[in-house]
Amino acid sequence: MTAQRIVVKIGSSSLTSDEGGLNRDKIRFVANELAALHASGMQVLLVTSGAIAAGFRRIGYRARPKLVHEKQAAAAVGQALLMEAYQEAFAAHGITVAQILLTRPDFGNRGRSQNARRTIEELLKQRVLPIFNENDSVAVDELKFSENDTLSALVANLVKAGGLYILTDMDGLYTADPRKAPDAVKIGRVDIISEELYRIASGAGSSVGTGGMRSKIEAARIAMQGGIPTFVGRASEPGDLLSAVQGEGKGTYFTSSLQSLSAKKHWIGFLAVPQGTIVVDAGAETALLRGGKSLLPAGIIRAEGDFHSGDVVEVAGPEGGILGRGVSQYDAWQITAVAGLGSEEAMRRVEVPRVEVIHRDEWVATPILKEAGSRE
Ligand SMILES: Nc1ncnc2c1ncn2[C@@H]1O[C@H](COP(=O)(O)OP(=O)(O)O)[C@@H](O)[C@H]1O
Ligand SMILES: N[C@@H](CCC(=O)OP(=O)(O)O)C(=O)O
Repeated sequence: MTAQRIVVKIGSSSLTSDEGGLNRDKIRFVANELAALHASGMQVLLVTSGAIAAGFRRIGYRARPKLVHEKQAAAAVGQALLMEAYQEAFAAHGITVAQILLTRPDFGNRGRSQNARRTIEELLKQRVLPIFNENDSVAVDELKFSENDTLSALVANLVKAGGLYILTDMDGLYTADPRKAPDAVKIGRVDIISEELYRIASGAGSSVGTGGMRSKIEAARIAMQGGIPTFVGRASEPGDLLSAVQGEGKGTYFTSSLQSLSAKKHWIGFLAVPQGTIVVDAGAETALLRGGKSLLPAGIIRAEGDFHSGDVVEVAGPEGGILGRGVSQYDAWQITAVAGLGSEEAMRRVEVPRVEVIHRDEWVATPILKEAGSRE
């Protein structure tokens, strides 16, 4: 999966030690790997973790802090240390780097995300290498990514990258966490993100990592649905990242399943922050996922949250699984008033421009499917 524009994500576990503090050799290694691709003419964007892990010792905490304000303070110190280390490591290759700190709502706001995209395009035009992290010191807890896997998938979608490379301390996804199950088998390729995949992937393996394989699968899912193939694996020897880009990496390849979505559907499906949830019955679930239909009041069980007409909402099935996202044409209270009713009756009860609660042109399905991926 050789592409001209790629996003590489590197996790805390690959940059720092369990005791905290940056490992400069590891930073130099990452810079060398990325510089080689940059020199070949590729556009390389880096999403890096490590601010909290880099900062907590310097600030005086003995272990990675758990309280929000302590994490935010550690990140404020660590982010500066992180960028200083990258700046030095990339300068050795004559590469200028830029820092871009984002929060989840930045992706949901069309103006802000378009602005960020324009800035990124200009940096790439000038051959600057953009380095992203979550803006940990200001991010509101409930909206935080916490791990950077999801952030990397959203950045990849934002810039329409040709590939996403999530580098970690494990050489791919296994049938179980190899730290706990030594006879686990590596999965070389995944075509469909299944419920089973989520089951075999557990949380972080080290005390500095946060998301574990679960958040990497979620990131791969977001990227795949944006049409972006994703690699999850390890780069520990010189040339490993190049091998990964050439399709021969030490890791798991997630193929892309979707054709490129329109800009509007892309925003609905991956960038907008949902303002609530509409829970639908089994009939509506089938109509949305397999029938290519719009969502009508008859199939709705209830609305959750205080959203308004024009907001993006998640749609959940009767058992709670998220089916996708769409733009609601109704306020939440209007849905409450018409849930389960036939279309004519619904139109009598509330004043809405058209009966569809979510029109199929403003709907993006993102279900977790039941089929399993292929094994190596
Ligand atoms: N099924 C699995 N296959 C491989 N690794 C797994 C699996 N389940 C959990 N893990 C754990 O996920 C860890 C990587 O995630 P994490 O610690 O969050 O790293 P990072 O800081 O790179 O994001 C591995 O060290 C491993 O212990
Ligand atoms: N934004 C945070 C990321 C937290 C984190 O550990 O993420 P990850 O290593 O991707 O699981 C930081 O820089 O510390």
